[in-house]
Amino acid sequence: MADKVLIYSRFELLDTGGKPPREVFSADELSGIRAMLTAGGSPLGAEAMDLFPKLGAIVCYGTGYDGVDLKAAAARNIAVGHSPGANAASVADIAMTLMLATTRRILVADQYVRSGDWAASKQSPMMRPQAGMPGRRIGVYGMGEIGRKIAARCAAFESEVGYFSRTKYDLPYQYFPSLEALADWCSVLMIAVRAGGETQHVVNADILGRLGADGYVVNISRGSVIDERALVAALTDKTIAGAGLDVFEKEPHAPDALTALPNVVFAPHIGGHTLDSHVAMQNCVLANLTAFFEGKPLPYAVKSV
Ligand SMILES: O=CC(=O)O
Repeated sequence: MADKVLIYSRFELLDTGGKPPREVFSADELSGIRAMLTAGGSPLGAEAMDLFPKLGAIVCYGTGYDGVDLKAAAARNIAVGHSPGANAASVADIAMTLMLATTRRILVADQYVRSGDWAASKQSPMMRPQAGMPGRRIGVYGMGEIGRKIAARCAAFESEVGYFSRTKYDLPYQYFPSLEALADWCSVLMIAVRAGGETQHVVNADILGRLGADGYVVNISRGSVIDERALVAALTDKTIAGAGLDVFEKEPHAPDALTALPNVVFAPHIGGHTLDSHVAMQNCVLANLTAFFEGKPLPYAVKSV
């Protein structure tokens, strides 16, 4: 991968290959490490940080940093960096892909063509006409860079767009003061909120129930935002019509009860997986690492640290 080549050429890179560092490196090697490159969703707590006595920077590949214990990092004066906005367009595109694929039942439709059983599609309850995009009420939960790009894309599809986020912005979309109010109003809920303790399981049975029997939920944020059990129940008993999911509570795994359902479209956390967003994320990583080793503040530091 180009990122590894670039990083190897500029820095001495020790790769854990996804294993716990203690299993791969000697105490001597661990004690020499000054910066760590990680995926923001991977758990990185105080205990893990303490394996690296000289650690001065944690650089997340991607926009998320929910796995990093920011308080523990701050307590040790470890800078935390990420790639803000670098993959926003590609994540927003996956949100749209999942929404369209889910609401138009495209995977089910695809099977009718492949099997040659075209006529049967006319009888299938799964293939009954669905609401189209013009005039559809799309609720965006979270108005960061990804939320804004989703909203703009939905507006271009002639949908009505509403949003809920902690802050009300000067935007041409209807603002709702709570997630409950947004869920009562919309028929498709697009989850684009930053994950963390505050948002754990906020999309629960109550919120799903508010979307109604023609409602859909699309999640491109983190699996932790939805209560996955409540989602399985809502999809099974048809409290909602369907879901599009790029993220799961326990990646890399999606529960069997979820994958057995025909009214869900899945992706294996590939929201940011386009060439352009990889290049943009790599540039942020390299800029952060370069600045750190030059003794400068990280240009893409996580703001709340
Ligand atoms: O999951 C992807 C990211 O955090 O950017």
